[in-house]
Amino acid sequence: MVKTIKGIAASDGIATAEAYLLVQPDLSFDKKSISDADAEISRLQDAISTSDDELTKIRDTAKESLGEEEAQVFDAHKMILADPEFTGAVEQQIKDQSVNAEQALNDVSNNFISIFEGMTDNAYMQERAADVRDVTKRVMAHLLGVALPNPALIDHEVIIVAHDLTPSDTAQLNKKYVKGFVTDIGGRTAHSAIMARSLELPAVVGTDTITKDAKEGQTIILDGLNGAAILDPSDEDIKHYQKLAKDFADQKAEWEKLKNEATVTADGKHFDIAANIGTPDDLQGVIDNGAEGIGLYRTEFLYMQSEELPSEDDQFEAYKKVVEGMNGKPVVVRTMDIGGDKHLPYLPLPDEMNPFLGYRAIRISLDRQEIFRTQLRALLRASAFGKLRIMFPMIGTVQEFRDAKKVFEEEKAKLVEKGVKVSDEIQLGMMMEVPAAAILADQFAKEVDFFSIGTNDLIQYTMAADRGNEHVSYLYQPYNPSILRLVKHVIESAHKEGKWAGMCGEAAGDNIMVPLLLGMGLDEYSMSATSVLRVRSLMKKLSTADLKELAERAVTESVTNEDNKKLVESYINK
Ligand SMILES: C=C(OP(=O)(O)O)C(=O)O
Ligand SMILES: [Mg+2]
Repeated sequence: MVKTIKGIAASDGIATAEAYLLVQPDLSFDKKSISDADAEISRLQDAISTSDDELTKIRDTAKESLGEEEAQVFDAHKMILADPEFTGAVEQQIKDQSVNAEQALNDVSNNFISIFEGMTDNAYMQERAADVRDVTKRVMAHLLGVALPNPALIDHEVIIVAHDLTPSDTAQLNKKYVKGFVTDIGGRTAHSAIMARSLELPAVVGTDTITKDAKEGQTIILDGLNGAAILDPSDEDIKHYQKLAKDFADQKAEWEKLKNEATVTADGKHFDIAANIGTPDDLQGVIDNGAEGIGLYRTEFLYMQSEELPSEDDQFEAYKKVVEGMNGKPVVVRTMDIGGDKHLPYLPLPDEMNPFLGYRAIRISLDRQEIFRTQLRALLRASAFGKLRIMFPMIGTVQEFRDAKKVFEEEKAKLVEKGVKVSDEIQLGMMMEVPAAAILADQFAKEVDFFSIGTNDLIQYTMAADRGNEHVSYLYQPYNPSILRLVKHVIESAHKEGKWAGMCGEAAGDNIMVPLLLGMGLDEYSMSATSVLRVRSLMKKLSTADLKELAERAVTESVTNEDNKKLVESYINK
Protein backbone atom coordinates (compact mmCIF):
# COMPACT_ATOMS: atom_id res chain seq x y z
CA MET A 1 0.00 0.00 0.00
CA VAL A 2 1.30 3.41 -0.93
CA LYS A 3 2.18 5.51 2.08
CA THR A 4 3.48 9.06 2.04
CA ILE A 5 5.59 10.25 4.95
CA LYS A 6 6.13 13.98 5.27
CA GLY A 7 9.34 15.52 6.52
CA ILE A 8 11.63 18.51 6.12
CA ALA A 9 13.09 19.01 2.63
CA ALA A 10 16.80 19.00 3.44
CA SER A 11 18.50 18.51 0.08
CA ASP A 12 17.07 18.95 -3.41
CA GLY A 13 16.49 16.14 -5.87
CA ILE A 14 14.36 13.05 -6.43
CA ALA A 15 15.60 9.50 -6.00
CA THR A 16 13.99 6.07 -6.19
CA ALA A 17 15.64 2.99 -4.70
CA GLU A 18 15.29 0.24 -2.11
CA ALA A 19 15.14 1.15 1.57
CA TYR A 20 18.21 0.28 3.60
CA LEU A 21 17.43 0.45 7.30
CA LEU A 22 20.42 1.84 9.15
CA VAL A 23 18.77 1.17 12.48
CA GLN A 24 20.49 -0.22 15.53
CA PRO A 25 18.82 -3.49 16.61
CA ASP A 26 17.77 -4.18 20.17
CA LEU A 27 20.78 -5.76 21.85
CA SER A 28 19.30 -6.17 25.31
CA PHE A 29 19.69 -9.55 27.02
CA ASP A 30 19.05 -11.27 30.35
CA LYS A 31 21.76 -12.30 32.72
CA LYS A 32 21.70 -16.11 33.09
CA SER A 33 23.53 -18.60 35.26
CA ILE A 34 25.05 -21.41 33.23
CA SER A 35 26.30 -24.84 34.18
CA ASP A 36 28.22 -25.76 31.02
CA ALA A 37 31.00 -23.16 30.74
CA ASP A 38 32.64 -24.93 27.79
CA ALA A 39 29.45 -24.77 25.73
CA GLU A 40 29.11 -21.07 26.53
CA ILE A 41 32.74 -20.38 25.58
CA SER A 42 32.22 -22.22 22.33
CA ARG A 43 29.16 -20.03 21.62
CA LEU A 44 31.33 -16.98 22.30
CA GLN A 45 34.08 -18.24 19.99
CA ASP A 46 31.59 -18.82 17.18
CA ALA A 47 30.27 -15.27 17.54
CA ILE A 48 33.84 -13.89 17.54
CA SER A 49 34.82 -15.87 14.50
CA THR A 50 31.68 -14.83 12.55
CA SER A 51 32.33 -11.20 13.55
CA ASP A 52 35.92 -11.48 12.38
CA ASP A 53 34.89 -12.89 8.97
CA GLU A 54 32.37 -10.11 8.64
CA LEU A 55 34.97 -7.46 9.50
CA THR A 56 37.36 -8.82 6.85
CA LYS A 57 34.61 -8.48 4.26
CA ILE A 58 33.63 -5.00 5.46
CA ARG A 59 37.24 -3.89 5.47
CA ASP A 60 37.78 -5.01 1.86
CA THR A 61 34.58 -3.36 0.65
CA ALA A 62 35.30 -0.15 2.57
CA LYS A 63 38.78 0.03 1.09
CA GLU A 64 37.40 -0.22 -2.41
CA SER A 65 34.52 2.19 -2.01
CA LEU A 66 35.77 4.68 0.57
CA GLY A 67 39.57 4.38 0.58
CA GLU A 68 42.30 2.88 2.73
CA GLU A 69 42.04 5.42 5.54
CA GLU A 70 38.32 4.81 6.16
CA ALA A 71 38.94 1.06 6.01
CA GLN A 72 41.61 1.09 8.70
CA VAL A 73 39.11 1.56 11.49
CA PHE A 74 38.00 -2.04 10.89
CA ASP A 75 41.58 -3.27 11.43
CA ALA A 76 41.39 -1.81 14.91
CA HIS A 77 38.22 -3.84 15.49
CA LYS A 78 39.85 -7.04 14.24
CA MET A 79 42.80 -6.44 16.53
CA ILE A 80 40.55 -6.31 19.57
CA LEU A 81 38.96 -9.62 18.57
CA ALA A 82 42.40 -11.15 18.20
CA ASP A 83 43.62 -9.81 21.54
CA PRO A 84 43.75 -12.60 24.15
CA GLU A 85 43.63 -10.00 26.91
CA PHE A 86 40.14 -9.09 25.78
CA THR A 87 38.67 -12.40 24.63
CA GLY A 88 40.53 -14.34 27.34
CA ALA A 89 39.02 -12.07 29.96
CA VAL A 90 35.50 -12.78 28.64
CA GLU A 91 36.13 -16.55 28.75
CA GLN A 92 37.52 -16.28 32.26
CA GLN A 93 34.46 -14.33 33.34
CA ILE A 94 32.17 -17.06 31.97
CA LYS A 95 34.07 -19.66 33.98
CA ASP A 96 34.54 -17.67 37.19
CA GLN A 97 31.05 -16.22 37.39
CA SER A 98 29.11 -19.03 35.66
CA VAL A 99 27.29 -16.44 33.58
CA ASN A 100 26.14 -16.47 29.97
CA ALA A 101 28.47 -15.14 27.25
CA GLU A 102 26.37 -11.99 26.74
CA GLN A 103 26.76 -10.99 30.38
CA ALA A 104 30.49 -11.80 30.46
CA LEU A 105 31.12 -9.86 27.23
CA ASN A 106 29.18 -6.90 28.57
CA ASP A 107 31.10 -6.86 31.87
CA VAL A 108 34.55 -7.15 30.32
CA SER A 109 33.76 -4.64 27.60
CA ASN A 110 32.49 -2.06 30.11
CA ASN A 111 35.60 -2.59 32.15
CA PHE A 112 37.90 -1.96 29.15
CA ILE A 113 35.87 1.08 28.08
CA SER A 114 36.08 2.73 31.47
CA ILE A 115 39.84 2.07 31.71
CA PHE A 116 40.43 3.57 28.22
CA GLU A 117 38.13 6.53 28.81
CA GLY A 118 39.92 7.23 32.07
CA MET A 119 43.24 7.79 30.28
CA THR A 120 42.56 11.48 29.88
CA ASP A 121 46.17 12.27 28.98
CA ASN A 122 46.27 9.70 26.17
CA ALA A 123 43.98 10.59 23.30
CA TYR A 124 44.97 7.45 21.35
CA MET A 125 43.85 5.11 24.11
CA GLN A 126 40.69 7.10 24.70
CA GLU A 127 39.80 6.57 21.08
CA ARG A 128 40.14 2.80 21.56
CA ALA A 129 37.11 2.95 23.86
CA ALA A 130 34.92 3.67 20.83
CA ASP A 131 36.45 0.68 19.02
CA VAL A 132 35.75 -1.64 21.96
CA ARG A 133 32.16 -0.38 22.07
CA ASP A 134 31.70 -1.01 18.32
CA VAL A 135 33.25 -4.44 18.25
CA THR A 136 31.31 -5.52 21.34
CA LYS A 137 28.11 -4.55 19.56
CA ARG A 138 29.01 -6.78 16.65
CA VAL A 139 29.83 -9.85 18.78
CA MET A 140 26.74 -9.24 20.92
CA ALA A 141 24.53 -9.14 17.81
CA HIS A 142 25.89 -12.53 16.74
CA LEU A 143 25.42 -13.99 20.20
CA LEU A 144 21.80 -12.83 20.16
CA GLY A 145 21.27 -13.85 16.53
CA VAL A 146 20.12 -10.39 15.38
CA ALA A 147 21.28 -8.60 12.24
CA LEU A 148 23.52 -5.54 12.52
CA PRO A 149 23.38 -3.07 9.63
CA ASN A 150 26.66 -2.91 7.72
CA PRO A 151 26.55 0.21 5.53
CA ALA A 152 30.09 -0.44 4.31
CA LEU A 153 28.79 -3.62 2.60
CA ILE A 154 26.12 -1.91 0.52
CA ASP A 155 26.59 -3.03 -3.08
CA HIS A 156 23.39 -1.89 -4.79
CA GLU A 157 21.39 1.32 -5.02
CA VAL A 158 19.63 2.21 -1.77
CA ILE A 159 18.00 5.00 0.17
CA ILE A 160 19.26 5.06 3.73
CA VAL A 161 16.53 5.10 6.37
CA ALA A 162 17.89 6.08 9.79
CA HIS A 163 16.81 7.59 13.07
CA ASP A 164 19.57 10.17 12.68
CA LEU A 165 22.82 10.49 10.77
CA THR A 166 25.81 12.13 12.38
CA PRO A 167 28.13 14.19 10.17
CA SER A 168 30.65 11.32 10.28
CA ASP A 169 27.98 8.76 9.27
CA THR A 170 27.17 11.03 6.34
CA ALA A 171 30.82 11.36 5.36
CA GLN A 172 31.03 7.58 5.08
CA LEU A 173 28.12 7.17 2.68
CA ASN A 174 29.19 5.74 -0.64
CA LYS A 175 27.60 7.94 -3.28
CA LYS A 176 27.87 5.21 -5.89
CA TYR A 177 25.11 3.24 -4.16
CA VAL A 178 23.50 5.61 -1.68
CA LYS A 179 20.96 7.66 -3.62
CA GLY A 180 19.57 9.65 -0.70
CA PHE A 181 18.60 9.46 2.93
CA VAL A 182 15.59 9.96 5.14
CA THR A 183 15.64 10.27 8.92
CA ASP A 184 13.33 10.45 11.92
CA ILE A 185 14.99 13.51 13.43
CA GLY A 186 17.04 16.50 12.27
CA GLY A 187 16.57 19.95 10.79
CA ARG A 188 17.46 21.73 7.55
CA THR A 189 20.55 23.33 9.01
CA ALA A 190 21.91 20.29 10.87
CA HIS A 191 25.30 19.36 9.51
CA SER A 192 24.25 16.08 7.90
CA ALA A 193 21.67 18.04 5.87
CA ILE A 194 24.30 20.59 4.85
CA MET A 195 26.61 17.75 3.80
CA ALA A 196 23.83 16.11 1.78
CA ARG A 197 23.48 19.33 -0.20
CA SER A 198 27.17 19.46 -0.99
CA LEU A 199 27.11 15.77 -1.99
CA GLU A 200 24.04 16.52 -4.16
CA LEU A 201 22.24 13.73 -2.35
CA PRO A 202 18.46 14.16 -1.99
CA ALA A 203 17.51 14.12 1.69
CA VAL A 204 14.40 14.38 3.84
CA VAL A 205 14.83 14.75 7.61
CA GLY A 206 12.59 15.09 10.65
CA THR A 207 9.87 12.65 9.52
CA ASP A 208 9.50 11.45 13.11
CA THR A 209 8.46 7.91 12.14
CA ILE A 210 10.27 6.74 8.99
CA THR A 211 12.26 4.03 10.80
CA LYS A 212 8.95 2.54 11.95
CA ASP A 213 7.15 3.03 8.62
CA ALA A 214 9.74 1.74 6.15
CA LYS A 215 10.71 -1.89 5.70
CA GLU A 216 14.03 -3.23 4.51
CA GLY A 217 14.12 -3.59 0.73
CA GLN A 218 10.85 -1.71 0.16
CA THR A 219 10.82 0.73 -2.77
CA ILE A 220 11.01 4.37 -1.69
CA ILE A 221 10.70 7.54 -3.72
CA LEU A 222 12.53 10.32 -1.93
CA ASP A 223 11.29 13.79 -2.75
CA GLY A 224 13.99 16.11 -1.44
CA LEU A 225 12.33 19.09 -3.18
CA ASN A 226 9.12 18.97 -1.15
CA GLY A 227 10.12 16.89 1.86
CA ALA A 228 8.36 13.55 1.43
CA ALA A 229 9.13 9.85 1.24
CA ILE A 230 6.70 7.67 -0.72
CA LEU A 231 6.73 4.02 0.35
CA ASP A 232 5.62 1.32 -2.10
CA PRO A 233 4.73 3.89 -4.77
CA SER A 234 2.07 3.12 -7.37
CA ASP A 235 2.85 3.21 -11.09
CA GLU A 236 1.15 6.58 -11.17
CA ASP A 237 3.40 7.92 -8.37
CA ILE A 238 6.45 6.65 -10.20
CA LYS A 239 5.35 8.43 -13.38
CA HIS A 240 4.59 11.64 -11.49
CA TYR A 241 7.99 11.68 -9.82
CA GLN A 242 9.80 10.81 -13.04
CA LYS A 243 8.27 13.96 -14.49
CA LEU A 244 9.25 16.00 -11.42
CA ALA A 245 12.80 14.65 -11.63
CA LYS A 246 12.94 15.54 -15.33
CA ASP A 247 11.65 19.07 -14.69
CA PHE A 248 14.27 19.49 -11.99
CA ALA A 249 17.02 18.24 -14.32
CA ASP A 250 15.80 20.62 -17.09
CA GLN A 251 15.79 23.52 -14.65
CA LYS A 252 19.33 22.68 -13.59
CA ALA A 253 20.44 22.55 -17.22
CA GLU A 254 18.99 26.05 -17.68
CA TRP A 255 20.91 27.38 -14.67
CA GLU A 256 24.07 25.68 -15.96
CA LYS A 257 24.21 28.26 -18.73
CA LEU A 258 25.09 30.91 -16.15
CA LYS A 259 28.15 29.03 -14.98
CA ASN A 260 30.73 31.38 -16.45
CA GLU A 261 28.78 34.60 -15.96
CA ALA A 262 29.30 37.14 -13.20
CA THR A 263 26.44 37.68 -10.75
CA VAL A 264 24.76 40.90 -11.85
CA THR A 265 21.27 42.14 -10.94
CA ALA A 266 18.76 43.51 -13.45
CA ASP A 267 19.93 47.04 -12.57
CA GLY A 268 23.58 46.18 -13.17
CA LYS A 269 24.87 45.72 -9.62
CA HIS A 270 27.49 43.05 -9.07
CA PHE A 271 27.46 40.74 -6.05
CA ASP A 272 29.70 37.83 -5.12
CA ILE A 273 28.21 34.39 -4.86
CA ALA A 274 30.60 32.09 -3.06
CA ALA A 275 30.35 28.46 -1.99
CA ASN A 276 30.64 26.64 1.32
CA ILE A 277 32.95 23.64 1.49
CA GLY A 278 33.89 21.02 4.07
CA THR A 279 36.96 19.42 2.48
CA PRO A 280 39.34 20.08 -0.44
CA ASP A 281 37.40 17.35 -2.31
CA ASP A 282 34.47 19.77 -2.55
CA LEU A 283 36.56 22.13 -4.69
CA GLN A 284 35.50 20.51 -7.94
CA GLY A 285 31.84 21.18 -7.13
CA VAL A 286 32.68 24.83 -6.46
CA ILE A 287 34.38 25.20 -9.81
CA ASP A 288 31.70 23.21 -11.68
CA ASN A 289 29.03 25.52 -10.27
CA GLY A 290 30.89 28.71 -11.17
CA ALA A 291 31.18 30.17 -7.65
CA GLU A 292 33.04 33.46 -7.33
CA GLY A 293 34.95 32.36 -4.27
CA ILE A 294 34.70 30.23 -1.16
CA GLY A 295 32.82 32.04 1.59
CA LEU A 296 33.13 29.32 4.21
CA TYR A 297 35.58 26.47 4.46
CA ARG A 298 34.45 24.43 7.49
CA THR A 299 37.87 23.17 8.54
CA GLU A 300 36.53 21.00 11.35
CA PHE A 301 35.81 18.29 8.77
CA LEU A 302 39.56 17.94 8.27
CA TYR A 303 39.81 17.16 11.97
CA MET A 304 36.79 14.86 11.89
CA GLN A 305 38.10 12.75 9.03
CA SER A 306 41.42 12.25 10.72
CA GLU A 307 42.39 9.60 13.29
CA GLU A 308 44.26 12.15 15.41
CA LEU A 309 44.79 15.91 15.43
CA PRO A 310 45.94 16.73 11.89
CA SER A 311 49.56 17.91 11.78
CA GLU A 312 50.54 21.41 10.68
CA ASP A 313 51.88 19.99 7.41
CA ASP A 314 48.73 17.99 6.66
CA GLN A 315 46.63 21.08 7.28
CA PHE A 316 48.95 23.25 5.22
CA GLU A 317 48.59 20.87 2.26
CA ALA A 318 44.78 20.95 2.51
CA TYR A 319 44.56 24.77 2.79
CA LYS A 320 47.12 25.28 0.02
CA LYS A 321 45.18 22.97 -2.28
CA VAL A 322 42.04 25.03 -1.72
CA VAL A 323 43.54 28.52 -2.10
CA GLU A 324 45.59 27.46 -5.12
CA GLY A 325 42.63 25.67 -6.63
CA MET A 326 40.57 28.87 -6.49
CA ASN A 327 43.07 30.62 -8.66
CA GLY A 328 43.18 34.04 -7.02
CA LYS A 329 39.50 34.06 -6.04
CA PRO A 330 38.93 34.72 -2.33
CA VAL A 331 38.79 31.81 0.10
CA VAL A 332 37.39 32.40 3.60
CA VAL A 333 38.68 29.71 5.93
CA ARG A 334 36.99 29.34 9.27
CA THR A 335 39.08 28.05 12.13
CA MET A 336 37.98 24.79 13.75
CA ASP A 337 34.36 24.72 14.93
CA ILE A 338 34.23 21.54 17.00
CA GLY A 339 31.55 21.01 19.63
CA GLY A 340 27.76 21.19 19.30
CA ASP A 341 26.95 18.29 16.94
CA LYS A 342 30.55 17.86 15.74
CA HIS A 343 32.85 15.62 17.75
CA LEU A 344 36.37 14.34 17.51
CA PRO A 345 36.86 10.80 18.83
CA TYR A 346 40.40 11.68 19.87
CA LEU A 347 39.46 14.93 21.63
CA PRO A 348 36.92 13.95 24.23
CA LEU A 349 34.78 16.87 25.30
CA PRO A 350 33.02 17.08 28.64
CA ASP A 351 29.45 15.75 28.76
CA GLU A 352 27.29 18.83 28.59
CA MET A 353 23.64 19.58 29.23
CA ASN A 354 23.56 21.97 26.25
CA PRO A 355 26.41 21.21 23.84
CA PHE A 356 25.43 24.01 21.44
CA LEU A 357 25.74 26.45 24.32
CA GLY A 358 28.86 24.86 25.66
CA TYR A 359 32.48 24.25 24.94
CA ARG A 360 32.56 24.91 21.23
CA ALA A 361 34.52 26.57 18.40
CA ILE A 362 36.61 29.61 19.39
CA ARG A 363 35.99 28.77 23.04
CA ILE A 364 37.97 25.54 22.58
CA SER A 365 40.58 27.22 20.38
CA LEU A 366 41.34 29.94 22.92
CA ASP A 367 41.48 27.35 25.70
CA ARG A 368 43.52 24.69 23.84
CA GLN A 369 45.87 27.12 22.17
CA GLU A 370 48.33 24.49 20.95
CA ILE A 371 45.59 23.23 18.59
CA PHE A 372 44.67 26.76 17.50
CA ARG A 373 48.24 27.89 16.93
CA THR A 374 49.02 24.84 14.79
CA GLN A 375 46.02 25.62 12.61
CA LEU A 376 46.93 29.30 12.30
CA ARG A 377 50.51 28.47 11.29
CA ALA A 378 49.24 26.11 8.60
CA LEU A 379 46.89 28.84 7.35
CA LEU A 380 49.56 31.52 7.40
CA ARG A 381 51.88 29.34 5.33
CA ALA A 382 49.07 28.61 2.85
CA SER A 383 48.34 32.34 2.52
CA ALA A 384 51.32 32.72 0.19
CA PHE A 385 49.48 30.65 -2.45
CA GLY A 386 46.28 32.59 -3.03
CA LYS A 387 43.77 35.05 -1.60
CA LEU A 388 43.19 33.77 1.91
CA ARG A 389 40.83 35.23 4.48
CA ILE A 390 40.44 33.83 7.98
CA MET A 391 37.45 34.00 10.28
CA PHE A 392 36.72 32.82 13.79
CA PRO A 393 33.53 30.92 14.68
CA MET A 394 31.16 31.64 17.58
CA ILE A 395 32.69 34.95 18.62
CA GLY A 396 30.46 36.35 21.36
CA THR A 397 32.53 39.15 22.86
CA VAL A 398 34.94 41.75 21.51
CA GLN A 399 37.54 40.36 23.90
CA GLU A 400 37.33 36.92 22.26
CA PHE A 401 38.00 38.47 18.86
CA ARG A 402 40.92 40.48 20.25
CA ASP A 403 42.38 37.38 21.92
CA ALA A 404 42.08 35.31 18.74
CA LYS A 405 43.60 38.11 16.66
CA LYS A 406 46.49 38.42 19.11
CA VAL A 407 47.30 34.70 18.79
CA PHE A 408 47.17 35.09 15.00
CA GLU A 409 49.55 38.09 15.09
CA GLU A 410 51.96 36.24 17.37
CA GLU A 411 52.13 33.21 15.09
CA LYS A 412 52.50 35.43 12.07
CA ALA A 413 55.40 37.36 13.65
CA LYS A 414 57.17 34.11 14.54
CA LEU A 415 56.89 32.78 10.99
CA VAL A 416 58.03 36.07 9.45
CA GLU A 417 60.98 36.11 11.85
CA LYS A 418 61.93 32.65 10.57
CA GLY A 419 61.76 33.88 6.99
CA VAL A 420 58.63 31.91 6.07
CA LYS A 421 56.65 33.55 3.29
CA VAL A 422 53.19 34.71 4.42
CA SER A 423 50.79 37.11 2.78
CA ASP A 424 50.45 40.59 4.22
CA GLU A 425 46.92 40.91 2.96
CA ILE A 426 45.08 38.30 4.98
CA GLN A 427 41.76 39.73 6.07
CA LEU A 428 40.66 38.67 9.56
CA GLY A 429 36.96 38.43 10.15
CA MET A 430 34.40 36.68 12.28
CA MET A 431 31.24 34.67 12.03
CA MET A 432 28.25 36.69 13.16
CA GLU A 433 26.22 33.92 14.76
CA VAL A 434 25.90 34.83 18.41
CA PRO A 435 23.11 37.37 19.08
CA ALA A 436 25.24 39.26 21.63
CA ALA A 437 27.81 39.94 18.90
CA ALA A 438 25.19 40.88 16.30
CA ILE A 439 23.68 43.44 18.68
CA LEU A 440 27.12 44.92 19.22
CA ALA A 441 28.08 44.76 15.54
CA ASP A 442 28.88 48.50 15.46
CA GLN A 443 31.65 47.92 18.02
CA PHE A 444 32.95 44.76 16.37
CA ALA A 445 33.03 46.51 12.99
CA LYS A 446 35.83 48.78 14.21
CA GLU A 447 38.06 45.76 14.87
CA VAL A 448 37.38 43.23 12.12
CA ASP A 449 37.98 43.22 8.37
CA PHE A 450 34.65 41.54 7.62
CA PHE A 451 31.61 39.78 8.99
CA SER A 452 30.08 36.56 7.74
CA ILE A 453 26.60 36.03 9.11
CA GLY A 454 25.97 32.46 10.21
CA THR A 455 22.20 32.29 10.17
CA ASN A 456 22.09 28.60 11.11
CA ASP A 457 23.34 29.43 14.57
CA LEU A 458 22.15 33.02 14.72
CA ILE A 459 18.55 31.82 14.25
CA GLN A 460 19.04 28.89 16.63
CA TYR A 461 20.32 31.19 19.37
CA THR A 462 17.96 34.11 18.75
CA MET A 463 14.85 31.92 18.60
CA ALA A 464 16.14 29.60 21.35
CA ALA A 465 15.38 26.62 19.10
CA ASP A 466 17.80 23.73 18.57
CA ARG A 467 18.69 23.62 14.87
CA GLY A 468 18.65 19.81 14.83
CA ASN A 469 15.35 19.26 16.65
CA GLU A 470 12.40 18.63 14.32
CA HIS A 471 9.89 19.38 17.10
CA VAL A 472 10.94 23.04 17.11
CA SER A 473 11.84 23.31 13.42
CA TYR A 474 8.92 25.74 12.91
CA LEU A 475 11.06 28.26 14.81
CA TYR A 476 13.70 28.22 12.10
CA GLN A 477 12.40 31.56 10.82
CA PRO A 478 14.97 33.39 8.71
CA TYR A 479 12.45 36.06 7.66
CA ASN A 480 11.22 36.78 11.16
CA PRO A 481 11.65 40.55 11.60
CA SER A 482 13.74 39.89 14.74
CA ILE A 483 16.32 38.05 12.65
CA LEU A 484 16.13 40.54 9.79
CA ARG A 485 16.71 43.47 12.16
CA LEU A 486 19.85 41.80 13.47
CA VAL A 487 21.05 41.05 9.94
CA LYS A 488 20.38 44.62 8.83
CA HIS A 489 22.23 46.02 11.83
CA VAL A 490 25.24 43.79 11.09
CA ILE A 491 25.37 44.86 7.43
CA GLU A 492 24.96 48.57 8.18
CA SER A 493 27.55 48.44 10.96
CA ALA A 494 30.09 46.85 8.62
CA HIS A 495 29.43 49.43 5.93
CA LYS A 496 29.75 52.36 8.35
CA GLU A 497 33.31 51.26 9.04
CA GLY A 498 34.07 50.58 5.38
CA LYS A 499 34.05 46.79 5.89
CA TRP A 500 32.18 44.12 3.94
CA ALA A 501 29.47 41.79 5.18
CA GLY A 502 28.66 38.35 3.84
CA MET A 503 26.40 35.50 4.86
CA CYS A 504 27.40 31.85 4.93
CA GLY A 505 24.43 30.39 6.79
CA GLU A 506 21.92 28.42 4.74
CA ALA A 507 19.63 31.46 4.44
CA ALA A 508 22.10 33.06 1.99
CA GLY A 509 20.85 30.68 -0.69
CA ASP A 510 17.15 30.97 0.13
CA ASN A 511 14.90 32.35 -2.62
CA ILE A 512 12.83 34.49 -0.24
CA MET A 513 15.80 35.72 1.74
CA VAL A 514 17.96 36.75 -1.22
CA PRO A 515 15.73 39.69 -2.32
CA LEU A 516 15.65 40.96 1.27
CA LEU A 517 19.42 40.66 1.62
CA LEU A 518 19.96 42.48 -1.67
CA GLY A 519 17.71 45.23 -0.35
CA MET A 520 19.84 45.47 2.78
CA GLY A 521 23.04 45.66 0.75
CA LEU A 522 24.67 42.37 1.78
CA ASP A 523 27.91 42.10 -0.20
CA GLU A 524 28.71 38.40 -0.36
CA TYR A 525 26.40 35.32 -0.45
CA SER A 526 27.95 31.98 0.39
CA MET A 527 25.99 28.74 0.05
CA SER A 528 26.09 25.08 -0.91
CA ALA A 529 27.81 24.92 -4.29
CA THR A 530 24.68 23.34 -5.75
CA SER A 531 22.65 26.49 -4.98
CA VAL A 532 25.01 28.99 -6.67
CA LEU A 533 23.50 28.92 -10.15
CA ARG A 534 19.90 29.01 -8.92
CA VAL A 535 20.67 32.15 -6.90
CA ARG A 536 22.61 33.74 -9.75
CA SER A 537 19.61 33.18 -11.99
CA LEU A 538 17.30 34.73 -9.37
CA MET A 539 19.53 37.79 -8.86
CA LYS A 540 19.62 38.47 -12.59
CA LYS A 541 15.87 39.08 -12.43
CA LEU A 542 15.94 41.41 -9.40
CA SER A 543 16.52 45.13 -9.19
CA THR A 544 18.20 46.42 -6.02
CA ALA A 545 16.52 49.83 -6.24
CA ASP A 546 13.06 48.34 -5.49
CA LEU A 547 14.39 45.91 -2.97
CA LYS A 548 15.65 48.56 -0.58
CA GLU A 549 12.11 49.62 0.11
CA LEU A 550 10.95 46.01 0.33
CA ALA A 551 13.63 45.24 2.95
CA GLU A 552 12.68 48.34 4.89
CA ARG A 553 9.05 47.22 5.01
CA ALA A 554 10.16 43.75 6.09
CA VAL A 555 11.82 45.09 9.23
CA THR A 556 9.39 47.88 10.11
CA GLU A 557 5.89 46.80 9.03
CA SER A 558 5.91 43.01 9.13
CA VAL A 559 5.28 41.16 12.34
CA THR A 560 5.81 37.51 11.45
CA ASN A 561 8.02 35.27 9.36
CA GLU A 562 4.96 34.45 7.25
CA ASP A 563 4.24 38.18 6.63
CA ASN A 564 7.65 38.56 5.09
CA LYS A 565 7.39 35.39 3.05
CA LYS A 566 4.17 36.73 1.54
CA LEU A 567 5.69 40.20 1.08
CA VAL A 568 8.55 38.82 -1.02
CA GLU A 569 6.37 36.33 -2.90
CA SER A 570 3.91 38.99 -3.94
CA TYR A 571 6.79 41.23 -5.06
CA ILE A 572 8.35 38.45 -7.15
CA ASN A 573 5.04 37.39 -8.73
CA LYS A 574 3.96 40.92 -9.51
C1 LIG B 1 27.42 28.82 8.67
C2 LIG B 1 27.23 28.52 9.93
O1 LIG B 1 28.07 27.68 10.58
P1 LIG B 1 27.75 26.16 10.92
O2 LIG B 1 26.54 25.76 10.11
O3 LIG B 1 28.95 25.36 10.54
O4 LIG B 1 27.50 26.18 12.38
C3 LIG B 1 26.06 29.04 10.66
O5 LIG B 1 25.96 28.86 11.87
O6 LIG B 1 25.20 29.64 9.99
MG1 LIG C 1 27.64 28.18 13.04
